[in-house]
Amino acid sequence: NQWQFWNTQPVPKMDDPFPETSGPIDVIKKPEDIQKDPYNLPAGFEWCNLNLKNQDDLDQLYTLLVENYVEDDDNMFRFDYSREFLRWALSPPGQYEDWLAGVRVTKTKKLVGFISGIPVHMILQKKEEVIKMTEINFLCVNKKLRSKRLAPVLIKEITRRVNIKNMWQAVYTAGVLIPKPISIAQYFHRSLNPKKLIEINFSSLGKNQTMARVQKLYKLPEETTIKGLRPFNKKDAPTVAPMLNKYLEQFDLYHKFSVEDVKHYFAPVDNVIYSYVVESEDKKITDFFSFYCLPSTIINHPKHNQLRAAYSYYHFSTATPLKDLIYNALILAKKYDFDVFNALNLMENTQFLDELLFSPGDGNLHYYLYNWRLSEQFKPSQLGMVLV
Ligand SMILES: COc1cccc(CC(=N)NC(=O)c2cccnc2OC2CCNCC2)c1
Repeated sequence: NQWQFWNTQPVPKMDDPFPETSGPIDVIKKPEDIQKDPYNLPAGFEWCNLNLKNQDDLDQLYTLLVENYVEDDDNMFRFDYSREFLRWALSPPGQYEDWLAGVRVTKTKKLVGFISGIPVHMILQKKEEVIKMTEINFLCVNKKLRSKRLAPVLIKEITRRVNIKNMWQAVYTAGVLIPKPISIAQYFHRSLNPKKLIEINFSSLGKNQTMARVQKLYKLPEETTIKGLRPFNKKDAPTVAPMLNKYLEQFDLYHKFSVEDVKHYFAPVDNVIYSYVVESEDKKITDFFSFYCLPSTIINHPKHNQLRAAYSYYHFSTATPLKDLIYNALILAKKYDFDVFNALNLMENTQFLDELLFSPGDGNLHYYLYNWRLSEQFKPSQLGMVLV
């Protein structure tokens, strides 16, 4: 089974005890100890670095993912990350051009495998020092090439490329359970278009519920209700960055945002990222929220082929209650024609899930650290990091 591979990696075993203090698992190494050449691929395959400024590379990555990336447990939906979204998510400040690692068929140059890393400055357990590490995402192998053991090679190769940059830890999430989650978050959905969600079997009608009743239950106002609410723009970054970092300090795992990070991650992009601030009378920013756009292909449905889903991203609140901020996020998501608004039970999100009519999803999102043994298991409420 695939834990054979994970037993060779610097990650805790499932039943390992917790140490007094957190720290690296592997022996401390230096970049010069790391092999210079890429790991071997099976015959007929070759490595490539994707450049998402190149339309052809972007098209190939989009196609690989839309056909082969993560599906829900019942194989009814598959993530459909847009090209614009991928460019946004994978070109943050400080990105390395060899951290977008692709595998091509040598003969046809067809992209059949991919894994990405982006640089993050992590704060763990309220410690002073920032740990520079990589956030790993989009591990994908073409469905026809599964069990060729390509995923372990992709993981070892991205690790090598990260180690060469003198970084030794990684953060990643997965729906699947592998050794060893630092925390297990639950996901929740808030219906925005209940009729469509029922038609596509994303949701179901309760026994004594009618469609009319359900549509009334989830109805939202046409306009937002918070005075001073307006879209975020890049000029707000120098103010928002310190306020967001201040908010995140309460959590035991989070990425410390630079002003440049805030400009990149939160500058609104249609159908990618939506960000809003609340500005008081005297032009002070008091609150912030954001959500990202991640549609899913509806696999083999006669009437609908795409589920438009919004996902809660980062927020902070110093004057407006969090539930009012997210209530307005719901109003805006509905206004932008999203069908559902998703959130995890991390950060302080449990404060709004019930009141805003979120229902639990049927799965979990596991959070992982690579080459870092924590002194404790985190509750989801200790997590301050949202991955796309
Ligand atoms: C509705 O379409 C889906 C298509 C594929 C998988 C899933 C279930 C699932 N695995 N959902 C999540 O992982 C999830 C649920 C709520 C919030 N964020 C999430 O994942 C994010 C963060 C991790 N990378 C994927 C997107 C649903």
